[in-house]
Amino acid sequence: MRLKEETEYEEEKREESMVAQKYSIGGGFPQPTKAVVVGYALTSKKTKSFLQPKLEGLARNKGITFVAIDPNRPLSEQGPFDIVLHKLSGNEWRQILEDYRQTHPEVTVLDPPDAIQHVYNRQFMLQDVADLNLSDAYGTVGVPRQLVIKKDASSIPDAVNRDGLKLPLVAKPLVVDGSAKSHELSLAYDQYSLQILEPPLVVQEFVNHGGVLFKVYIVGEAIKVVRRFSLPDVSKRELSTNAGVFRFPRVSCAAASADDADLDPGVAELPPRPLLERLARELRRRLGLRLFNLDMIREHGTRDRYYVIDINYFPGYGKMPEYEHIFTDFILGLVQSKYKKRTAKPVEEPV
Ligand SMILES: O=P(O)(O)O[C@@H]1[C@@H](OP(=O)(O)O)[C@H](OP(=O)(O)O)[C@H](O)[C@H](OP(=O)(O)O)[C@H]1OP(=O)(O)O
Ligand SMILES: Nc1ncnc2c1ncn2[C@@H]1O[C@H](COP(=O)(O)OP(=O)(O)O)[C@@H](O)[C@H]1O
Ligand SMILES: [Mg+2]
Ligand SMILES: [Mg+2]
Repeated sequence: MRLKEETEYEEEKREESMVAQKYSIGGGFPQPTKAVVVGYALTSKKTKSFLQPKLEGLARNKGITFVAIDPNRPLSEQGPFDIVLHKLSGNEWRQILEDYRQTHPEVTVLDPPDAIQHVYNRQFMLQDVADLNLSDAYGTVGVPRQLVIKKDASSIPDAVNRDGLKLPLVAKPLVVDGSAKSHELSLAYDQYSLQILEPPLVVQEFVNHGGVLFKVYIVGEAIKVVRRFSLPDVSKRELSTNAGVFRFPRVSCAAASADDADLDPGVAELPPRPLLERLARELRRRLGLRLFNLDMIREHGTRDRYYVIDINYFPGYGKMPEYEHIFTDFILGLVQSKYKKRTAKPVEEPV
């Protein structure tokens, strides 16, 4: 509220300085004087890969502490938390989080359980990318054509013929549930061999991309992109001389970084930054998520035709360069914007 004799500019400056006192704004991001408490509910594998000493150390210096959440105890009895980070499976846990969000609106729960659930199903995962239909001077971003097979595997050949899907095809389990099985991929040179697979699954056109994919990590407004080795191209000759289905367990996780590899420049070139920024901004909004990554490929032989083939919630950030700086800045940014909202001037209702 403006004090007597104070101009709007002076009022703004005074409010900024109040925020600065609480968070002692120095260079870069504000340093909280009061500790920011981040509760985390993660698997032990995730805790190990995410909560590395370099993250905890930097966080401590910036006034952020990470506290483990016990999912078997009432959430309200733990904390208090400023932020809750989570990636645990199960309907029961989802309900606990939803209830907690209702009763503790002051806590930022990253991210909303319903929004996460949406990307755990490959039928819906890429829908927002398709709807976005992104096309500008920097390129186009689409998704490979796919069909969903819920029950009967014997219906696959007819469904593939009816929809005119082009060979080769990849089949992926419909639901991503964190299990190794949900990452088992099958590459088929003909539609008939897919009948040996167990639905529910999606059958997707395989897009040649020079054997390299781009992992686009998103943390709030920050974006980092790295190269990873991927499945090699399938040539026309290979397609005509081969038949059958090849299974690949956990292709993407097993894949090594391709950042230092000696690659054909046309394959190695990263997607243009403005295109990634627009894509990330739109998807953040449409998906309602702040922590995710995209697997993106560029059709081999083109300069600007991109496809998103996978979206992962709270991926392996430990593999993202400088993640400790990006993540701690993100947390401080969240706290600061929450504080600013709380101290924002109430809008006067017209009489
Ligand atoms: O295990 P990591 O650290 O490689 O992370 C996995 C991700 O790898 P990425 O960061 O994209 O290389 C991985 O990404 P991909 O699906 O392999 O592209 C998944 O996000 C996986 O989670 P979930 O098994 O689907 O629940 C992630 O597994 P969790 O760590 O969440 O169990
Ligand atoms: N449509 C596709 N075209 C080309 N390669 C693909 C396609 N879909 C998946 N792949 C390859 O298979 C890997 C695993 O598929 P992905 O959809 O990312 O599943 P996961 O969730 O298990 O990582 C990708 O990283 C990529 O190497
Ligand atoms: Mg993937
Ligand atoms: Mg995935």
